[in-house]
Amino acid sequence: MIRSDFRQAQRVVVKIGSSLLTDGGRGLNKQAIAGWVAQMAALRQLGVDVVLVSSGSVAEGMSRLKLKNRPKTLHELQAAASVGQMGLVRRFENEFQQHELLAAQVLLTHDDLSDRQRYLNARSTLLTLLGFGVVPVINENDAVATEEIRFGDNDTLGALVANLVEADLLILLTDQTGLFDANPSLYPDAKLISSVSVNDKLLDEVAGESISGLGRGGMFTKVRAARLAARSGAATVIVSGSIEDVIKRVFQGEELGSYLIPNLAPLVARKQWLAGQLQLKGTVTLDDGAVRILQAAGKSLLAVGVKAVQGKFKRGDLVSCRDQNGVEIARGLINYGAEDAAKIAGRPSGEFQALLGYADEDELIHRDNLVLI
Ligand SMILES: Nc1ncnc2c1ncn2[C@@H]1O[C@H](COP(=O)(O)OP(=O)(O)O)[C@@H](O)[C@H]1O
Ligand SMILES: N[C@@H](CCC(=O)OP(=O)(O)O)C(=O)O
Repeated sequence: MIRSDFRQAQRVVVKIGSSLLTDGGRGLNKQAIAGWVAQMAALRQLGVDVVLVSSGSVAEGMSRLKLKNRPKTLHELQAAASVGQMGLVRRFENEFQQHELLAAQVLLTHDDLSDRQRYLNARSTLLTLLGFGVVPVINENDAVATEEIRFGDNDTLGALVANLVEADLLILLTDQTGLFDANPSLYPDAKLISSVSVNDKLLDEVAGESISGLGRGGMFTKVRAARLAARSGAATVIVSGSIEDVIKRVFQGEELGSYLIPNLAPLVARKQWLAGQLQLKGTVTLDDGAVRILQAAGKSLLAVGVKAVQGKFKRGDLVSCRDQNGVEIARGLINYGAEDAAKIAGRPSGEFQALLGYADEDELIHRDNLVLI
């Protein structure tokens, strides 16, 4: 993907870092926030889905609680984040309202994204919000996160969200022009890297830590995030949030900041990731019609084409799809647990409500979550 392809992006994740949002620790930078929201609203006008990952809860909490330094203990950090998150979402809600857009607060923990079932739930919620034209505003769920499950930083969260919603583009807004060949806060002669492959080893040498005391990860976590985002094929741009109209201009392909080029196209990347990652938890046997449709047309698997269900699996687990001779045709993440899948096997989705007492997705396995063997 070259920069001019960004214009074709259907879905963009914008991540705004603490150091930028809070204007060097002096509370939320309202004017800047209004500017970014206006640009995101302009993308929505073009029909682009926008997801915002915003840091700043701790920094805003510090300002509201009049704390001079970032708290050291986990419970103080969590308390500061809880106070600050209020200010953060209020600000975003007001700003999006100015553009007649609804925002939704989504707080996630690492657990939500590593547990398959919760991963699918988070994914469905976000996709539904996007379907309603709402802009999800995401942060880490700091109040319940503990040391082990905390995201070290929101760059990682941004990348995981980009994976989750299969974004084409992840824009990491920060306080530097982009990624430099050395930390520019320490080396004034450092040069901006305009574009580089995510796999380039050079990145491991240049990306240093944050020294601002507000943001945490520095460029190290941004590079790691770009690599993570590339696993689902997303392109990442690390760029200064202070440049005028930066989101719009990056989207239009202007050469701003640092473009970390993904090595695979989104669908290929996602399917490779799916194929490599998970343990098989069960099997569904398909009728001939379903086998044909999966193989020829790359469609989703519907319950109506399933003859039998084996194994103990939960919603979100990986199952094998076989033909009636036991030959594996595909693998995918199933939307219903084993018991419910057995109940709806062979039945059209219109009957799910009556059979199960609820109806989630129409598809048993969505085509995006399916890899042909
Ligand atoms: N090679 C580099 N190029 C640019 N900035 C770097 C580099 N290495 C380290 N940094 C540091 O990373 C900081 C940005 O990261 P961070 O403070 O975590 O911001 P954010 O809150 O936006 O996530 C910069 O201010 C800079 O001090
Ligand atoms: N979730 C917390 C911490 C996240 C954080 O500081 O991230 P970042 O600014 O991207 O390094 C917050 O909103 O303050």
